[in-house]
Amino acid sequence: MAHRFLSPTNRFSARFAFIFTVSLSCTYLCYSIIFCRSTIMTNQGYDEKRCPPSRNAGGKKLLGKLEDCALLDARSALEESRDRRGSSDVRDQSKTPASSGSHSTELKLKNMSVAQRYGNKKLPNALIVGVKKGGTRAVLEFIRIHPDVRALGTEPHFFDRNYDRGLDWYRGLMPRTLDSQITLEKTPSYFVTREAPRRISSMSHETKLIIVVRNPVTRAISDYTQTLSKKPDIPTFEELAFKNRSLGLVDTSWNAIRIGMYILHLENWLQYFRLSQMHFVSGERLITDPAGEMGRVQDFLGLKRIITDKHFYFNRTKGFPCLKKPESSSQPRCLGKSKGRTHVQIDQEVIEQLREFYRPFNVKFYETVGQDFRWD
Ligand SMILES: Nc1ncnc2c1ncn2[C@@H]1O[C@H](COP(=O)(O)OS(=O)(=O)O)[C@@H](OP(=O)(O)O)[C@H]1O
Repeated sequence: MAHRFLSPTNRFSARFAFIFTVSLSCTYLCYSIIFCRSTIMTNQGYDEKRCPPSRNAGGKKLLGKLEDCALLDARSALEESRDRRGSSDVRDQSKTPASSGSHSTELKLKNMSVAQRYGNKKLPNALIVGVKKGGTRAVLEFIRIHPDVRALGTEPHFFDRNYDRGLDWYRGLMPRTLDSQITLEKTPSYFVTREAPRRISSMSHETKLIIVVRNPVTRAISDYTQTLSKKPDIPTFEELAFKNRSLGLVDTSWNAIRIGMYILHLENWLQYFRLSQMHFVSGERLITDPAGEMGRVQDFLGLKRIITDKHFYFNRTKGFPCLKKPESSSQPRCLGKSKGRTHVQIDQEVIEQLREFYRPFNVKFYETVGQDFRWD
């Protein structure tokens, strides 16, 4: 109606203004779509490059984090060292003796940054394969202060849960190392995984294996204590450990019991590896004499003995040996709260029954490895 009252000139102007507005809006819309899409695509490409999507997203708490992807590349050596210091849960520095080992710490930091710049990601030459609750974290944290060792901080579970991801994925998780350095990871469940020895030997026949063993009865209680802390409603230790307690019938299908039958698992490993490729760390001596045990670990790995008693102090609050603070930090380095916790109280009679049960397995184990761990 309105345009009937407009002059032809005005009508032309109004039409022109309308067409101009519409084309301007269209141009803006197209520009927004193209720009926005390219931004999203760029980000996706970048993320994919940095971090392949996890197949087990959500399922594997550790793999879902940093080490799941190649971000390890970007994680600086210094940050890694800071992370480890941050895992310390003991702050009573008054009981920490004067710092030592500063030379090796400096050397370590220097080697780490050189490795970060010039090193390559390599498949591990050594693995801490077990046993669960044996003291594997302590061995890893202690050995990684050696300047010629680079270790993956988390458990990749490659040879048990993630084997189908392939060796390239596995290699991608590793820290960069120089040719002279050893690459190491620890996953305690490998020791009881049937396929693990075959898979590891097919990666390399020369892989060095470290096995931290501990009195199987104490190990089982430690294992149970850990499970109970996560699932408070599980049956009692006694209920799970026996099929029939009065008959002394132990339930060997319970993992906490089965893991401690070391000789059975070791026989599987001996089908693929020579005994000389394995080193057994005593979980007990690791606590009473960490420097002695770590001395033997260094010998086994062909490393110069750099980690000595100067690197440790006994932290009375923790009740365990801890690493002395590095010069650059004011924090001592103890393992986290889940390491060295108070065990569930177990009836002495139950402990005796289990000791009896394990004795023949232990004896056979001592004979095979040529060491008496004195668990009986
Ligand atoms: N220095 C030091 N500090 C703290 N804890 C130490 C240390 N050395 C050995 N241990 C013992 O390590 C036990 C935990 O073993 P793992 O690290 O192999 O556990 S896990 O399988 O990785 O969960 C842990 O077991 P629990 O005492 O039962 O908690 C410790 O006894």
